[in-house]
Amino acid sequence: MERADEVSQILHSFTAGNIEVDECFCMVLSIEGYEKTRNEFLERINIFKHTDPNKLRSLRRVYVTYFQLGNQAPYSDFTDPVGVSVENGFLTSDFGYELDMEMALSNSFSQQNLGGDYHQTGTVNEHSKSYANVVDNKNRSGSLENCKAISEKDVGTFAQFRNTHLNSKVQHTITSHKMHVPGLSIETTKTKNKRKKKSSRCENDIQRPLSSKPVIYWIRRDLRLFDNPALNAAQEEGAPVIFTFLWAEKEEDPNNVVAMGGATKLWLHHALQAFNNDLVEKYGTGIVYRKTDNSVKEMKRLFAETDAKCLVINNVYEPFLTCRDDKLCKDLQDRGVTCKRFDSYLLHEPTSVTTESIGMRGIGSVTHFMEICRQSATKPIGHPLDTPRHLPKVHCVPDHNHLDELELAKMPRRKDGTVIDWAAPIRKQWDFGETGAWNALELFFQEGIRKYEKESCRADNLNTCRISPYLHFGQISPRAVLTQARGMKSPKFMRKLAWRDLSYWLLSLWPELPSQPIRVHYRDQRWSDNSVHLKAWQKGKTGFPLIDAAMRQLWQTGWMNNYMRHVVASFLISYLHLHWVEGYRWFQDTLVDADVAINSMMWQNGGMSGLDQWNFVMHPVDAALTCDPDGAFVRTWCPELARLPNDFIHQPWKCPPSILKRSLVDLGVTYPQRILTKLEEAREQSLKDVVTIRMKYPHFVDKHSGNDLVPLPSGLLLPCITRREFKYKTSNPEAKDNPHTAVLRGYRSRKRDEAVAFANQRDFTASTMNEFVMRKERHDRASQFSSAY
Ligand SMILES: Cc1cc2nc3c(=O)[nH]c(=O)nc-3n(C[C@H](O)[C@H](O)[C@H](O)COP(=O)(O)OP(=O)(O)OC[C@H]3O[C@@H](n4cnc5c(N)ncnc54)[C@H](O)[C@@H]3O)c2cc1C
Repeated sequence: MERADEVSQILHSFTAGNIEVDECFCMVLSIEGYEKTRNEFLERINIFKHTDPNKLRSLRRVYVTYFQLGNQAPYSDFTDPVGVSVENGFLTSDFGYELDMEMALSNSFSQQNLGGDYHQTGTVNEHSKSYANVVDNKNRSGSLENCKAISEKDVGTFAQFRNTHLNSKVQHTITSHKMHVPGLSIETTKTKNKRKKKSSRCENDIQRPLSSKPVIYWIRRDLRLFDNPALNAAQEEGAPVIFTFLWAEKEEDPNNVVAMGGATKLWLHHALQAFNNDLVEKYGTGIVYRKTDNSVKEMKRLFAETDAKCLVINNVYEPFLTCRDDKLCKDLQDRGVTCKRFDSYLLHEPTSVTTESIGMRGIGSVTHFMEICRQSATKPIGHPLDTPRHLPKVHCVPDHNHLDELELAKMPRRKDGTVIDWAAPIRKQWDFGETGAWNALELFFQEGIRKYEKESCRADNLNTCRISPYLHFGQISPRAVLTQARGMKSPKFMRKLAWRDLSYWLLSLWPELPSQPIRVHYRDQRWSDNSVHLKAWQKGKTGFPLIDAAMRQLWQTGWMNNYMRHVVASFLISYLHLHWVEGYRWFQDTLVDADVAINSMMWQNGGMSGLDQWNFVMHPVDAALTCDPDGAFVRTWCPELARLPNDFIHQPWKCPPSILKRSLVDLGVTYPQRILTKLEEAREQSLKDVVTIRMKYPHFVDKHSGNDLVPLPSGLLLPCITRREFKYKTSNPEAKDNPHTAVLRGYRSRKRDEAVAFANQRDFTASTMNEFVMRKERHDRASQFSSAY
């Protein structure tokens, strides 16, 4: 069928009432693409001008919202910048999560940036400087013109990184770089970076100290040379630099939220080691490690010992760490020390994003966050900074601990004294240094990104970039990633960086995010305390192969992909009814990228008490159709099931005894029996539990829209996106006539899968079509139901 015909047919379906307005728009967008839809859609829908002005208006609304035209819309009489679905003035999303993702495209960094800089976060306090300031200052003094010139070539970031970071190495050769993922092995093409001709000494380089009083660079989560504003600021001081790392374990975790679990500590140990090596190689000095109970005191002591005149740091954003840093800087300033703080961990520093602009439209997910960012007029993020070529050495290195004395990677011992080296498989998997981050990103841009938009969910293939631990420890800056990603045409990937910012924004508003529900009334939600279930989930022994494979991968490698994190989280919360905090704590301990802000945001969302309630089903068997259709992932991590045929690999309990025997599987002996059999019942129960809470606290439910009301720290109650299932019949959502419960029941069919596969081939907007297919099914089934009765 011709495209034009397809579009006419879709519009026809819309007029006939078969599809809803947002579906209609998304399908047209999917067929016509961004530009064509933008240019021609309004003209096309003019056919409704006389026949159905209401339909015309609703289509215009979606169009305006999608392209964010506001009052500049071609039809200036339309001044109502409403969301896709408007319920009593609150932006809600029929498509929920996926639509949010899709809608976010219209606000995406790439789109915003077509004509200029990315928005930059504001400053934390008077001592803070933005990236932009740093670049400006450097340009003013003329010291980094050269670097800036390079930086402005957006796509040159890889080269820029290599040239500056690796310039002391004879040759950087990635010969068949391998990602060691058991069951997966991806080889890149050979890339060579020949050493740049050794340049004559750059006039901007500062080799000799201008001042003898040292500057202290306090290293925290910024273990990188490239695009490191604090490091560049240290260079500007023209003084010897003392690289310092303080380890105050209790301080990292005052609220007992497992801020640093075993896996992240292990990562930190190796990342510090790698960073230390880089510093020694580049500047001839390594890190001064100190173990302490109180970093404010320790830092003041170090200043007294060394007579240093200046502190440079890149900010971290956990509220309790920010308070600590504020205190330290104030104390030091009172003693005449200069403190320079930089924002480089996020693209939007939390305090630069105001809550004022939320208004009464409500809050929800990343779409709203990006909108709020735009309205907060944050500053451009500027361009990545090159690595300083030279930094003056200190004559006398202060006392310090050895890295091992920090005991970050200390392994437990058995009674007989032998070491339990649980970290061995993790060490095998990862290159913990800054170069590892760039290699992972490069590999992703060569191989994975092509599949990212449509197949990032695959557990049996590595289609995501696996840079989360590097981003967490600041071994690569989000700005550098974004700069590099610009040319890659993957808005979905770039949006992910906005999710990161969102999580820190939430944490700054709700410091108790890791333990207390944002929707406060959900505090009374009923949870199970079945410790046997919890153990089975943690150890990958639930009897559900997909869940077990993912949990074992997590244990052995410290990582699992985003889709699988959703699957195992749904299982813990919605089927086992275990508290989301249990999941959060386990992830904090076992993930190498464990991040208090991101992890708690995601678990809260899964637990229904977060801002962005999950509105999809992650069925422990059905999900495999999407992420592990042939069972390769399960076979890798549950080798005891490897011989099962594809039909039974995800549900061995359905396997006939003879085949089980032939496959050497003895359920309950070689592989556990399922810990739960009545999945539907369990799922419905978890739904009821939410409804019970909403009924118990009606004053936290908006009467008009049915949305939950969330108290902001300011005391204001704001509506918050709430699943349609909960809103449909607040008192009885599991009612048979609730058209939305089909989603909750995880209904799947071959026809549907074919439809989704077809949709997936179209383009990235397929995710919304996926939702359309689901909705159509629900609609069909509702019609069948009503005709049957
Ligand atoms: C229950 C649950 C817990 C999670 N806990 C963490 C965590 O502790 N630390 C963590 O970094 N990510 C967490 N995530 C988000 C996501 O799963 C990981 O960031 C991602 O799997 C990392 O792999 P990647 O680098 O290949 O990601 P890609 O898909 O390639 O994304 C690139 C980067 O974007 C960021 N990102 C991606 N998804 C998200 C997200 N949903 N929220 C915020 N940032 C995101 C990450 O920094 C990631 O490295 C969690 C997700 C879920 C469902």
